[in-house]
Amino acid sequence: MQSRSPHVISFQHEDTGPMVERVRVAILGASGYTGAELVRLLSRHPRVTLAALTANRKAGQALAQVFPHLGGLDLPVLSSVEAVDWAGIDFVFCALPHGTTQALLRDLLDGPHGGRLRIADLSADFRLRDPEVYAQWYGHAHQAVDLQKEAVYGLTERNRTALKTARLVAVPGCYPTSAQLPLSPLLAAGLIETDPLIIDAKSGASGAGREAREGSLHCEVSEGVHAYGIGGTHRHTPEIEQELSLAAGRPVRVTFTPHLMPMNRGILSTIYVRLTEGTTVDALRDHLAATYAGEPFVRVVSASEAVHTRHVRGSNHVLIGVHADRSPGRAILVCAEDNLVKGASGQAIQDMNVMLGFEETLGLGQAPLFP
Ligand SMILES: NC(=O)C1=CN([C@@H]2O[C@H](COP(=O)(O)OP(=O)(O)OC[C@H]3O[C@@H](n4cnc5c(N)ncnc54)[C@H](OP(=O)(O)O)[C@@H]3O)[C@@H](O)[C@H]2O)C=CC1
Ligand SMILES: CC(=O)N[C@@H](CCC(=O)OP(=O)(O)O)C(=O)O
Repeated sequence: MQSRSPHVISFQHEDTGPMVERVRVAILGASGYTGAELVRLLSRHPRVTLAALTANRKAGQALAQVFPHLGGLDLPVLSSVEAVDWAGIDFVFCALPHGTTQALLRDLLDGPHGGRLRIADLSADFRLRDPEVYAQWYGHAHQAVDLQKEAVYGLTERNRTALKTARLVAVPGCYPTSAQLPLSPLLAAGLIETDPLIIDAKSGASGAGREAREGSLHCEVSEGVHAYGIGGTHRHTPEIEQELSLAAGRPVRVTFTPHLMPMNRGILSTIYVRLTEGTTVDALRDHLAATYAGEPFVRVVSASEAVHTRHVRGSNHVLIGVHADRSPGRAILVCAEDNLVKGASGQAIQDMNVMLGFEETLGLGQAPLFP
């Protein structure tokens, strides 16, 4: 167990008694945006103890020094990954930059504690199932091909059964989550054509992480919008195509264009589809509503309700709207999520809850933050 930071205010979890067994969790990359979001959400999780938090350059600091908004929590001091006492850890959230994760998790799972640990990885390292496709998009050979094949893709609503027994879960990318939740059920049911599928997605700047980069500067992001990764060059394109092809049962190609928006959080994906012969827009909405009827986090709204990033901000909720186009045979789907919650840390916790047999909504009960 790591030492605890000074000047903390301890608090009692509200909804659990002292006899409830807790899993001891390590968050690798706790000084990043998704790591901080994991801490914020897990600090209210009744079945979790935050036993280790890691950082790279910020190792040795208290998390409150790095993120003052988390200053009221009793937390371990940030350590290096190498300093974690794995004997005291049951579950790992890995929120490290993609590329840095695969060798680290391979060595961890091959090591003395590997048989016991279960892992949710938020990076892109284990999402692509084919090592050749991975090498093509990420520019190097995968360093843990066996684990890449073993990893379960963690879009919770679609892969619950496999998640229950998974040792390693690849938490989906933020844009791919907002594309798949509306599209996968419609493709699986044959209600829309596999071509064209046009995904016009807009993200807040926190999607780029906390590391200082020229493109994340205030002057570069504020008061303007730009498209990037145009023409299928964004690395989320193969992830989206891989999963939509599985849903459709045949190869799917998408036109996916991300945009950087002058906002901190949120993704809005506007998706243009063509209906299959004999399908109506109402049938699309009815099918999505039926698919997600029992889901705690996905809500299909009526045509008159706005789908707005503000209505999901800070929560694990996803909103989906279904609209008719003025051209017959076409429809427009709109999907809003918080990129740091359902697009990353919230979905990772939802996956952990399923993996460990907990109530799926534990730690994720927050209503969205508005305005
Ligand atoms: N931001 C988002 O919306 C989403 C992010 N993701 C993915 O989640 C992962 C984390 O993203 P995010 O939180 O945004 O990233 P950040 O850049 O905000 O944080 C990265 C974290 O990793 C640590 N770190 C960096 N390099 C190393 C290293 N070589 N060894 C050990 N630790 C290191 C950093 O420590 P220090 O601060 O000390 O340098 C920091 O804690 C990434 O793979 C990202 O692609 C997934 C979905 C959405
Ligand atoms: C706004 C922004 O820069 N978004 C990131 C994607 C978010 C993310 O972190 O995705 P991964 O989990 O796949 O790394 C990007 O376009 O690369």
